[in-house]
Amino acid sequence: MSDFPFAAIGFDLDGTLLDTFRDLGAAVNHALELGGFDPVPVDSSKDLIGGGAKIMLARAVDQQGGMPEDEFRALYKQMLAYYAEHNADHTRPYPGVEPMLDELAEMGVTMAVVTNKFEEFATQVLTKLGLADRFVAIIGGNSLGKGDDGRYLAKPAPEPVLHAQEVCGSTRFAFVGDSSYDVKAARGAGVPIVVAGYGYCDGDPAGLGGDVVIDSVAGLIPALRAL
Ligand SMILES: O=C(O)COP(=O)(O)O
Ligand SMILES: [Mg+2]
Repeated sequence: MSDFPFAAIGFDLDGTLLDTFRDLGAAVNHALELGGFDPVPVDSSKDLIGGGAKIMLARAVDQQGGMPEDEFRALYKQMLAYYAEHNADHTRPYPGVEPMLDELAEMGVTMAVVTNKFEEFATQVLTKLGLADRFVAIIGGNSLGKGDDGRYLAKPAPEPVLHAQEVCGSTRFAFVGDSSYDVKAARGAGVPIVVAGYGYCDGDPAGLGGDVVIDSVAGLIPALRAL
């Protein structure tokens, strides 16, 4: 019997387990180019990640004056089509992710992914990287459908985190994520939240309101033990 304090862990994907910005940035730039906009410098695309692909493109388009809704929708479709073909060209797990997942698995910890990426993309990327089998569930931004307001039940809403906890079957559950969306979702679900300060944090990692900030993947298990 392991003395580890958690029986289940939920993970955000982009900026927490996987370094995805190059492929996401390329998809945004593909769409921007088709729409006649300037590309975003690839490094700055990190600042657009967190709310899912649609918000990412909307932020980039708005920075250049915006565009009518129907044209935006067409461009967004083009971005998704591009990303479907190129979602793991440059995407890789952060250093230390695989040993960390191994160690948790050896302790009998159940793991799930809760991302604002569409479920099919998250599953594809994790499958291509040989990591999909590690998780009992891969919950995407569209997995729970839309709420009464017509929006997807995605982070910062707590439902996907609560759903992950339910699938994992344990109340000894903690969440790990890199953005304010993750912190809000975890807080709403009433679960502890570790902030991956090495990811695409939308603000000072220490100011996001998590329980603890880690600056590398290697810091996660010790941080969880100390919670
Ligand atoms: O694709 C995004 O913008 C966010 O994805 P994440 O929830 O895995 O960070
Ligand atoms: Mg993230």
